[in-house]
Amino acid sequence: MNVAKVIVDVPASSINQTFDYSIPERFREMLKPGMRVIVPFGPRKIMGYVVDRVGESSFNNLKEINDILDITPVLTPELLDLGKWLAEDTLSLYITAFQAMLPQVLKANYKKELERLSNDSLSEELEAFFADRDHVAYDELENAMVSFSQVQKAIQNGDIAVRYLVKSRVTKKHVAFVKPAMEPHLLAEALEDMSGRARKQKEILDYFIDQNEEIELNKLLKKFETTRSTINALQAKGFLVLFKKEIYRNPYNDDAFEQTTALELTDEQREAIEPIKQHINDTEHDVFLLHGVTGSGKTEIYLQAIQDVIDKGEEAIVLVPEISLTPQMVRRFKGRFGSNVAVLHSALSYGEKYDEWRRIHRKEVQVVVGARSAVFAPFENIGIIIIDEEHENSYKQEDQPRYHARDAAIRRGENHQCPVILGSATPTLESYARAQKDVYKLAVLTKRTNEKAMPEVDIVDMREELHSGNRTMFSRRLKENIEQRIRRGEQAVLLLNRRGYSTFVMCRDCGHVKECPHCDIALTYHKRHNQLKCHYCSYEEPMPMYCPSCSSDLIRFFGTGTQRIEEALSQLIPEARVLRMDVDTTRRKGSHEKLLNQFANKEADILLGTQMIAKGLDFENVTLVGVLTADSMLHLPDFRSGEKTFQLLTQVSGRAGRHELPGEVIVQTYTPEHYSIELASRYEYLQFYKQEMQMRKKFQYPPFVFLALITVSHQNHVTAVQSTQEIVKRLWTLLQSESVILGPTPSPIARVKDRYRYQCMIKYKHEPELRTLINQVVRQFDDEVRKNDLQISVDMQPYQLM
Ligand SMILES: Nc1ncnc2c1ncn2[C@@H]1O[C@H](COP(=O)(O)OP(=O)(O)OP(=O)(O)O)[C@@H](O)[C@H]1O
Ligand SMILES: [Zn+2]
Ligand SMILES: [Zn+2]
Repeated sequence: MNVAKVIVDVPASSINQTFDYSIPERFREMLKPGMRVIVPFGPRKIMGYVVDRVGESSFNNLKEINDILDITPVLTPELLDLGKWLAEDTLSLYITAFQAMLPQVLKANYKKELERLSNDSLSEELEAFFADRDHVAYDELENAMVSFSQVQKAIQNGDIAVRYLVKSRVTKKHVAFVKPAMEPHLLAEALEDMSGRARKQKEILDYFIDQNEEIELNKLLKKFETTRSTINALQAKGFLVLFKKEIYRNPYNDDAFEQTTALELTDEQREAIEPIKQHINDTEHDVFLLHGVTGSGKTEIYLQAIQDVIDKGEEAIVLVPEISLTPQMVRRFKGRFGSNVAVLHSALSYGEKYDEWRRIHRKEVQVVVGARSAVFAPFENIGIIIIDEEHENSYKQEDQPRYHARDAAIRRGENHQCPVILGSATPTLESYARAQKDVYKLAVLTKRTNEKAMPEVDIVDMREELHSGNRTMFSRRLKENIEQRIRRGEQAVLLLNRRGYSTFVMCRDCGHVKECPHCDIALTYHKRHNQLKCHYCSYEEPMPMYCPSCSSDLIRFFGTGTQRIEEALSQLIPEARVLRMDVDTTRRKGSHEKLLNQFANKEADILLGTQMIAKGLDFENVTLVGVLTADSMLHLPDFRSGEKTFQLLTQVSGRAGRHELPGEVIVQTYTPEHYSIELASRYEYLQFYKQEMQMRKKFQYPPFVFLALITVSHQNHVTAVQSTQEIVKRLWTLLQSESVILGPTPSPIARVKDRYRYQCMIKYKHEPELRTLINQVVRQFDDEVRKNDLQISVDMQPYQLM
């Protein structure tokens, strides 16, 4: 078994296969599938994953593996298998699938160097560039006077070469410690022999005679107000040893969480959890859809099911949307399971994430709570996988590999024969339809645990407000209610639904809208720097004084940002203390938590924010929820916009009146008659499901059909259109007659970063060979992709239709 099959780190479809390498003698014993290795590949050295060991290869003259990067495999056999499946299912490259399963720091990063091979004199520019050095970092080329063609020519002549240096980014944190080098009684003897002048040294020896154990160097220095040279002297005499110890960066202080115990379940909860416990006990797989209204105690069900899994000696994965991975959520899991929980989310530094991942890898924890990619936690005895708020779009990854965490979770649930729980107050139509067909088991919680009614929802028609002369963003009803809450010392949450609603700049004279010169999208106004920014390519320019089209000075920004609302609010209700929570105020680590704490401590009357406040928040004193613009995303070119509106309104309404005080919700809208808004205001999920299903059936959208989206982009408009046309033409000849191919059409955002984007959408019911066929068609463009910078992306489960 001296041949390794390796997936190399070259993200190109022509390289998407294993390569054989021979395993040199010195690695034969330790090398296992799932380890990262360094291998020669063409002229360079790159990182790769060993996926298998075999006896022989059908190729001669195999190259040898250069190095091994891991002592234990980073990918378990199950994850290797999952990665292969994931890549094939999503039409992604194997390498990107494996990379997606691991923390960032394990991805090797490459440095390039130019190496001088020849002593013959080079061109003047190159001589100046090398300046008597043999190696020069490739990056230096950028600022050098050498042209790339010169470099290329020198490479062709064999005068210089490009070298790839592989450097793994692993950064373990090491801290210096000190410990005694001998038994206390020997130290005591040494102490007696020591000269009286070495006072500090004597004190320290005295300390170690008492405390015969290691201590962090810094703590020791502080304790004795001394410097490192004292310790060095003691080490030189052989009394003490200095050593380095690896420590974990724990982003959470586990002692700070108040411990909780299991609550007595309500009848509904007991009925819902029973079959789940049964499956855990029997080591049996099934998918459960837990449909429970907000505040019905879904989380308590998760916690008690996980307790069973822990008692059985197995492990649990809990996925929550990034946006709701709030300190409150973490507290609930750490509160129950303490340091047995690892947390993975994007606000952690790379180092912290790596440390949490290693606690999982070493089986030091049994529970992981994390965002999407936590579904790949390297556990080997999984007893349950939970996806909270299963309807959230953030479970779908929007770049390669374009996977949905739900699919990966179910696949792992099958592998480990354990239950998978999908929880939501507003399940996706796809999941609910599966539960109706008994593909998933349905568990229902209809009541809040405190038996309190859901808060009353009031719909305010903003057109009427306008007609009666109110031009502000706040209806009279909302304003009165806010004022009343402030008087009573209660609190309010205000949601600005920002999706599809940005602050664009328009000329009031001629209607000209400022767009990004590289992307077909309106620029967004940022007040702080008085700049216009593109949210797709980061292009920026100052806010113009005059319209670039007609020179009018009536150029103004439109739309509504949280900043503007905050200003308007303080004019309207000057006594209100407002906390604003959006991407701008929560970018810094810990700021999210700080804002929530301030609100919990009643340092503000109003929490104003975007979607991120709609999830998971639970404040006793919140009795009013206001939705400023309920319909702003109803008109997006997306067949799910009605569903998303329903979900958001239901979620945000669930924030009010969760405790003793009754709650109220005010929803402002320009389309009060829309069924998504109307049914959400009455909490009629089932009715909404039925009505929306009719629409989907009529227009043939999921769950009645499956979709696949192919997007093609190129700098040249004609190339983009023609390539898409070509793809569509070939697909028509290959697919079944009931399948439909829509397009080519320009993507909803037709140009991004100076590339024109075209797309085609496949709607199908049954295409068992679809992935192979699409692959076949796309591969015919490999040459164009490589030489001509054509880009083709395939999404087998599109959510973002932009
Ligand atoms: N059996 C129970 N007895 C008493 N209180 C309970 C019980 N189960 C849950 N609770 C409490 O009820 C409240 C709501 O529960 P929880 O947050 O778990 O609901 P949820 O369905 O997850 O809500 P959401 O979907 O809104 O996040 C919490 O304060 C929780 O501690
Ligand atoms: Zn103008
Ligand atoms: Zn742009």
